[in-house]
Amino acid sequence: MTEVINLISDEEAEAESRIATSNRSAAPELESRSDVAHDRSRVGGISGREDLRAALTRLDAEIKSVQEQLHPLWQLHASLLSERRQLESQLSNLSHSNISSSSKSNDHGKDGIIDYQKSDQPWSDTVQGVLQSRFGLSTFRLCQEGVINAAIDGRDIVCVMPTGGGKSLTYQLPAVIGSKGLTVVISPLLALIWDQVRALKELGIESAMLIGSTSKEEQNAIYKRIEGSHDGARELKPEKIAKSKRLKSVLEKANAGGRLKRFVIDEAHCCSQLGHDFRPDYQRLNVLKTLFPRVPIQAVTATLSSKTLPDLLKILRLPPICDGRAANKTGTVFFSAPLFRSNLHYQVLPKPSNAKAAIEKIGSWIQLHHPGESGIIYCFSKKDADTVAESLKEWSNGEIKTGVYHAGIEDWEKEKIHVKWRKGRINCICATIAFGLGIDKGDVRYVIHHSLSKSLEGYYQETGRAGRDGQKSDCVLFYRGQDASRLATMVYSDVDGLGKLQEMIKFAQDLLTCRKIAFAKYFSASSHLSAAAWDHSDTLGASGGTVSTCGICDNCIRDPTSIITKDVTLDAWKCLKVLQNVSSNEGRVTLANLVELVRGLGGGAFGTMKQGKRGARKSSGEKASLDLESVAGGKVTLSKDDVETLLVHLSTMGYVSEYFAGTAYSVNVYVQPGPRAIRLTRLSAEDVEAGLAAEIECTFLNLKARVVKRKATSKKEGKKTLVDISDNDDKNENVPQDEDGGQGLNDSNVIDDLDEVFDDDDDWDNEGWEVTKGAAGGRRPDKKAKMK
Ligand SMILES: Nc1ncnc2c1ncn2[C@@H]1O[C@H](COP(=O)(O)OP(=O)(O)OP(=O)(O)O)[C@@H](O)[C@H]1O
Repeated sequence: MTEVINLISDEEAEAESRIATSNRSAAPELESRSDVAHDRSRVGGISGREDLRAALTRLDAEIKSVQEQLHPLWQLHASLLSERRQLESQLSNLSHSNISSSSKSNDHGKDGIIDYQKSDQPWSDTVQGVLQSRFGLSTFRLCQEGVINAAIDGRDIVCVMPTGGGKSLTYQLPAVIGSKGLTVVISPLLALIWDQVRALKELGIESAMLIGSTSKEEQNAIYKRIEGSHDGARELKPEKIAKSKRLKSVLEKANAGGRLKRFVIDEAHCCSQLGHDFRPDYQRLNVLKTLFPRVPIQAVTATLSSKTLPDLLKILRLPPICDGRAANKTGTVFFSAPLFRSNLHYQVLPKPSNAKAAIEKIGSWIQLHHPGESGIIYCFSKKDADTVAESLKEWSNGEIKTGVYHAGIEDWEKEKIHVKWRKGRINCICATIAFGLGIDKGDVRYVIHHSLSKSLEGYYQETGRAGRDGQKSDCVLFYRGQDASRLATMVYSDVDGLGKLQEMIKFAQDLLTCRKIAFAKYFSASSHLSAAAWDHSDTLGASGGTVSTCGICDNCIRDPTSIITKDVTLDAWKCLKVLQNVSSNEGRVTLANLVELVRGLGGGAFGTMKQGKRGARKSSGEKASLDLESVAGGKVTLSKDDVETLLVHLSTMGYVSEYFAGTAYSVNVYVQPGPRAIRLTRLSAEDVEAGLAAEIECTFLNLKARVVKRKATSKKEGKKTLVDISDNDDKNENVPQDEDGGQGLNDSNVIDDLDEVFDDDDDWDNEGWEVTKGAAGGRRPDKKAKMK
C-alpha cells in the first residue's frame, strides 16, 4: 500500500513540477501545491482506513479546485489561439494585396466583380517588373496575366492552357513576388519535376524536390527548410502529400507560421477518372482543402473537358467556377486559352518503304527547311532511334548532329545528351516517347515522327514540344501504312488502344481535313473538349460547335490538283472477294500479301493453315492458289501504292479488319474481311457495276499533277473557314470519302510512285514532298466542311 501511494506521489509530483514550471509566474495560486506535497508526505505515516479516506477526500477536493482554476485558463488559451489565427489570416491577406508600392487596392469592382485579365491591378507594375527582371520576358502570353493576377489575389484557380503555352510562369511568378512563402507544386512525373527544379534554379528561385528516391538526409534538410522561414517552391509527387505524416506536420507548421502560399496541381486532369490520364494518387489531394482550407489551390492542365471539370472541382474540394474576366469573390477562378497553337504547322508526308530512302527523305527535309536548327525525331523503338540517329549522321556527313534518347540510355548519358542539346552541340534528338515530358527547349523548330504515335493524344502532346518560344515550327509525320501494322502489334491486346491507333491512322491518311479540325473532332469525341476550345478561350463549350480551319496545315494549303478522289467501289469489291476467298480456304495474308494477290502478282499463292491438336490454327507450310479471274473477275489495276492506300482506307471503314497471331518471338498482323465486308461481297460484279452497292471513294495523291513549290504557302496563311463539327455523323452518312474521316494517302504507295516519278530528278526528294505544302490553288472548302 505504501508503495502504491508513493508511486502516485511520484507521478503527481512530476506532473506538479511541470505545471509549476509552466505557470510559475502566471498563477500564484498554484504555488500552494508545495504545501500539498508536504501533506502528502505526511499521509505515508497514517495507517488507519478512515484517515486514508479522509486524505483521499481532501485530495479530490483539491483536484477539483485546481480544475476549476484551470478551466478559465484553458478558455483563455483557446480564445488566444483563435485570435492568433485571425491575425495570421489578416497578415497573409495584407501581404498578398500590398505587394505593390501603389496605394491602390483591389476592391473587386463596384459590384464585387473583377476582371483579372486587366493590367490595372494594384500589383500590376510590380508583376511587369518581375516578368522582365527575373524571367527575362517582355510580354504575357494567352491568359497568363489573368492567372497570375488571380493567384496574387489569393484565389483558387483552374487554368487550361495548351502544351507549351506557358503554364509554369503562372505559378512561378506569384511564388517570387510579394511576401516570402512556400509554393508547393504537385507533379505526376519525375521528368516534369526535374525540369521544373532545373528551370527554377536557372532563374535563381530557391526550389527543392521531394520524390520517392529522395534520401532521408535530403528529406530532413528539406523539411527543415520548409519549417524555417525559406520561401520558394517545392516539387512533390501527389502520394507524398497524402502518405507522409512528417510532411503533413511540416506543412501545418509552415501554414501556422503564415508561410504556406499556395498549392499548384500540375497536370490536374490526372485527378479525374473521366479524363484520359487518371492517376489514383491524385484523388488523395482532397486532403489539401481539408487540412489547409485557407491555402489557395491552382490546378493547371492542357486538357480538361466539360466532363472532367466538375470531377476535378469535387476531388480538390474547390468552389464552383467563375470566369476570370468577371470573377465573383468566392468562386474558383477559371481561365482557358485556345488549344490550337497557330505557330505549329502540321503536315503528313509519305514515307518510303525502303529504310534508306526514308532516311534520305527525312534528312533532305531537315536540310532544306531547318539546317542546323533544333529538332526531335520520334521513332517507333529504341532500335529505330539508334538506327535513325546513326543513318542521318552518316547521310549528312555529320552535318545533322544527332543524339539518341530512350529508356535504354544510362541516366548519366541522358543528362549529357540533354545538356549538349540545350547548348546546341546536338541539333537533332532521335528518341522514343521517353523523351518529351519535362523537356522544355524553346527553339525546337521541328518535331518529326519517323513512325506514327499510338494515339492522337500522344501525337498532340509530342508535337507540342515544338515552337515553345512561339516561333513558327513544323510538325511532320512521315507515314506509311506498314508502320500502322507494326504499331498495331504493340497494342493488339488492348481494344481501347487499337481504337485510338485507328484514329491516328485516319489522321495520317487524311488528305482533306484541316489538321486543327481533325484534332478538334477527335478531342471533342474522346474527351468532350469543346470544339470552340481550339479557337477561343472556351474549353467549356459555351461558344458552340464550330471551329475555324487553321489555314496553315498541309491540307489547308494543298493544291487541289495534287490529289484525286476516285470511285473505287469495284476495286474494293475485288479486294474483298479475294480476301473472302483466302479466308474460306483457311489462308492467311498480311496487308502486303493481299496487295500482291489482288494485283495478280506473287503467282496468286497464299499460305494456309491447319487445325492443331488443341484446335489452334497453325501454318501448314502449304500454299493455296487463287484464280483471280473466277474469284474477282480479274485483277485490280491500281498501282501498288494505291492498292495499299485503298486497303488501309477499307480497314478504317470496317470492310477489312486485322487480326494478330503470335509466335514465341513476335506478333504478326494479318487481314481478314471486316464486319462491313458483306455489304459488298454479297453482290455480284454486275450488281456493283450497275451501281447497286454503296459507293466507296478514296483520295490518292495525283502523281500526274506537277509539284507546286511551297512559295504559295504564305499567301494561304490566315485564310480560314468555319467548320461545324458538332453534327457530322448524319451529314457524312452519304459522303463515302468522309465516312472514315479521311482517305487515301498511303505513304508507302505514294512513296513508291513518287520514287518512280522523280527518279531522274535531282531535286525529287525536296520538290516531290512539297506536294503537300505548295498548293497555289488552295483547299477545297466544300469537301472539308463535310469531313468528320
Ligand atoms: N510570356 C512568355 N513569353 C515568352 N516565352 C514564354 C512566356 N511564357 C512562357 N514562355 C516559354 O514557353 C515555354 C513553355 O512554357 P511552359 O513549360 O510553362 O509550358 P507548359 O504550358 O507548362 O507546357 P507543358 O504542358 O508542355 O508542360 C518555356 O520555354 C517558357 O520559357
